Amino acid sequence: MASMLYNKMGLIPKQKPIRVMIMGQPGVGKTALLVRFVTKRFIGDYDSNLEKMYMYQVTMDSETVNFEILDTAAYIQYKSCNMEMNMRWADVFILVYSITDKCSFDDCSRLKFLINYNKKKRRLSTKEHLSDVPVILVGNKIDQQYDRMVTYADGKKRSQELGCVAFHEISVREDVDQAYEVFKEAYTCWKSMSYKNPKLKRSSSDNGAEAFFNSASRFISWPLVFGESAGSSSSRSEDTPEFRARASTEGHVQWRK
Ligand SMILES: Nc1nc2c(ncn2[C@@H]2O[C@H](COP(=O)(O)OP(=O)(O)OP(=O)(O)O)[C@@H](O)[C@H]2O)c(=O)[nH]1
Repeated sequence: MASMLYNKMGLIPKQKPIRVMIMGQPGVGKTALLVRFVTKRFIGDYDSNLEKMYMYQVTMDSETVNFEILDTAAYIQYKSCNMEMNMRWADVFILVYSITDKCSFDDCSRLKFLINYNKKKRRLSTKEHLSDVPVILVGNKIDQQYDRMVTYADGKKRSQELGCVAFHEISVREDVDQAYEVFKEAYTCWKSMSYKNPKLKRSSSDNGAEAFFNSASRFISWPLVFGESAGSSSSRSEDTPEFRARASTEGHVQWRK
């Protein structure tokens, strides 16, 4: 009843966004994954020197979900002093490696360690457990079977060893649904985490991270807002004309200046 009234007045309460951070070595397909999710398109090449922040609204399980997705530029991951802030900002992490690149696979262990380390302060203050940090391990490029260096079994085993909440093998190039499922999983984890701990609030240190993130992002990235009208997943790209103007299957994505 209250929501109907809100709707009539045009005052729809804003859903709390789910904040997702995508990490992984250069060239594993981080940008390709999120662009696939947002636009359904596979775009060949991207500017890898940009750290990009996306806001995207989508319907999942008949619910409106607001994603805020940070696509970390690999070179910034290793140099940036704000990496710690970015990690504290995120609710869910997607760790990507390429099944054709053993180094990128091994590096996921280091990244998982960093995530745990940076979340530790918050966990100590809120008495949450590290196992509550949802990290999804994703092996990309399974269309390149002949160049495979990491088996499915190895990926699955590593995911369990690292305490990841889920493991996916995907081809961003070949399968749009697989890309979608990764983000759906992120949403499911985030939702069950919120149910388990309904009082889960961002700690003051995380609010600090947010403030820092927002101010820093003005210099390193620009938010792009895309939306999806309620409906089937097949309409996703049709409802994002602004992005479509920027993205093509041949060209680069252009970023707002
Ligand atoms: N064969 C194949 N190539 C892919 C796939 N996903 C991405 N690529 C290619 O891999 C290359 C790197 O993709 P990006 O999305 O730029 O990778 P990234 O991890 O964002 O790289 P950085 O921005 O340097 O960190 C591009 O040439 C993509 O076209 C896939 O599923 N299969």
